[in-house]
Amino acid sequence: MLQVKHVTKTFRRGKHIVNALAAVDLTVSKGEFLTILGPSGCGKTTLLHMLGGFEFPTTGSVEIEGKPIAGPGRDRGMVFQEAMLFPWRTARANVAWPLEVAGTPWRQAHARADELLAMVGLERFGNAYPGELSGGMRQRAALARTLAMEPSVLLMDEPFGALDAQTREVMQEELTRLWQTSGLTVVFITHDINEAIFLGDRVVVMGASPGRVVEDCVIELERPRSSETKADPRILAYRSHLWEVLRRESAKSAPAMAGAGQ
Ligand SMILES: Nc1ncnc2c1ncn2[C@@H]1O[C@H](COP(=O)(O)OP(=O)(O)OP(=O)(O)O)[C@@H](O)[C@H]1O
Repeated sequence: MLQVKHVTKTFRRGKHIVNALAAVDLTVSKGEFLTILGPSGCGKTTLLHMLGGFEFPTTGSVEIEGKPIAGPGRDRGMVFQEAMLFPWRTARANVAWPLEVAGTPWRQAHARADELLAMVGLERFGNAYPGELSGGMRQRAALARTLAMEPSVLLMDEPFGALDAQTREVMQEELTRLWQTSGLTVVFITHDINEAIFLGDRVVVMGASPGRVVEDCVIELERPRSSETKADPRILAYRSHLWEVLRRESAKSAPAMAGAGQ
């Protein structure tokens, strides 16, 4: 579904050249849930932005279904750490917005928005404004808005990073449920090892300076996964392995990851 082939990325910052990515190779299969871990600054967001079509490789190529990604497209939806909803629109109107922009008649767009809000557990909050919703609810609404475009790929950049631990757990379980019934391909960035293992079919670890893939670990936990999965003893083994890789990579780069995931 997605192919990253020998991708490098350099940025110019004043007189300096920043080597953000070095020869990254990555394949994501159709319907796969891939999670990406890595120390701060290793290029995770840069890579995700390339998949989204917001950044382009300096060398190498990024492809979707065999075609080079030339820019953003409706086939790829992005979800960020902050929900970024329009504060002056209700939850329903926020979710309906991309449909309205695409020319869907108002009544139809709002009816579809209600279906999507129900899908993310917000059926009773269609008339609420973002300021009246909790962080978790706002993130659900943002997810519903992205799903309104019927993407085949969901690109998620630490979408639960700003949520409290309990809400985060609920969101993880709901996302796996939603993903399982949707056939979506998901690329999900996180700093949380447990989250990466619980959600992912595969966990890719990136190393820094410059960014590259240093580990590609298949997570052989059965689906569907639920809160009970989180007590599976195999998670401990994955966790200690990935933690070791991350510790090694973090030591080579910024101290920002120190203590993360403990
Ligand atoms: N537009 C830009 N101009 C200059 N440098 C950039 C730009 N975007 C990213 N960088 C640099 O590229 C490197 C990778 O950044 P990126 O945001 O992709 O890392 P990250 O792994 O997502 O970090 P974090 O986990 O902290 O979000 C960093 O050194 C960053 O400063």
